[in-house]
Amino acid sequence: MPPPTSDLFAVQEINHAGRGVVASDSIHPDTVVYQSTPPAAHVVFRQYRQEVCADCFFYDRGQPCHEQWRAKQGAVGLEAWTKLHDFIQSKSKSITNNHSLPSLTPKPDEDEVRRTWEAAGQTAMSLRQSRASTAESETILRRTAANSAWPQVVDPDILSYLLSGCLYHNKEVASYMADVAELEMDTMPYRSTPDLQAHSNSYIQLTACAPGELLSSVTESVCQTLISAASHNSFGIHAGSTDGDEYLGYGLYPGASYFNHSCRPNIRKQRVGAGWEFRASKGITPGEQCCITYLGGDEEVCTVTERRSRLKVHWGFTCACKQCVEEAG
Ligand SMILES: C[S@@+](CC[C@H](N)C(=O)[O-])C[C@H]1O[C@@H](n2cnc3c(N)ncnc32)[C@H](O)[C@@H]1O
Repeated sequence: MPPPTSDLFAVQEINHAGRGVVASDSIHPDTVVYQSTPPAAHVVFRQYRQEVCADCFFYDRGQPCHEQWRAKQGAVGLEAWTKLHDFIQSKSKSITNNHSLPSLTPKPDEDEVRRTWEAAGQTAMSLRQSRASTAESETILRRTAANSAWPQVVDPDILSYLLSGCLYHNKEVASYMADVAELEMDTMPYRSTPDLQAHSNSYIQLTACAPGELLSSVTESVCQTLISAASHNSFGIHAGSTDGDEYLGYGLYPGASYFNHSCRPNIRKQRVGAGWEFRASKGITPGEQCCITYLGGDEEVCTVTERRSRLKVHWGFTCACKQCVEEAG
């Protein structure tokens, strides 16, 4: 799925904002402009997994879509999730919850990121070699766990996000290349040194516990792309249909990722099941950019300085929307 196209819009280059969605026709208020497919990669955080449907993300629904979910995973997917589950259970004393931890250390620099991934790549390579020489992955896991080089900290949420993306790559490599790999990447996506380590450790751990058939998709390149793409493109999965409700996880929706931010948005997004619906919140004229808000409604009460500062801190860009340009002068 390359950038989406429609009779209503085209994806085009926008001044100071990369690519964006531009109306090619008049769009009336409340028109559905775009409906996304389910995410290419996602995670429902571990503490919500019992209450949130893995297939449609409905909160408090238990497991009614379980059979649909199983059918979509296929044999390799089911084996991979079972192995990951067993691995996490066996490491229950080492579990951390990275997404809710405050960043107490500064962002790592390029050199630290490069060195950390190089070391992870070497560990993963020796794991692959051991796996090729013995079919007993349990033996390998025990042996590597006993080795001090084995990363002890386990982050189930990062592991789940990466595994879902590796499974997508394995099942639909052409789509992965056309959609996930084409997204805007954040080359420095790590909030802190522990965050960097949690991600590179997860890659090593997946290399150790994924089924053999999946190993061609559990690569450094696939994992790094999934991590870099999530930073600038993922959408929060909330308990209700909008951003205000409880934060349950996040997902990468490549087709939906071309909507830029505006502090005066003309599109509102709403989660419908596992996908998103984008509707015009006002009339849009041909040539006008279709934008959502990344500030969840706070753009209505914040000053231009506050808005720009929040977007810079959380998203890493200086807002170039019409409203900010007009207000900032
Ligand atoms: C979800 S992506 C949107 C699509 C992106 N423009 C692209 O080319 O793939 C978010 C990124 O778009 C850019 N962006 C979105 N809204 C913007 C704005 N109002 N001003 C400047 N850059 C913006 C930023 O680089 C941001 O990290």
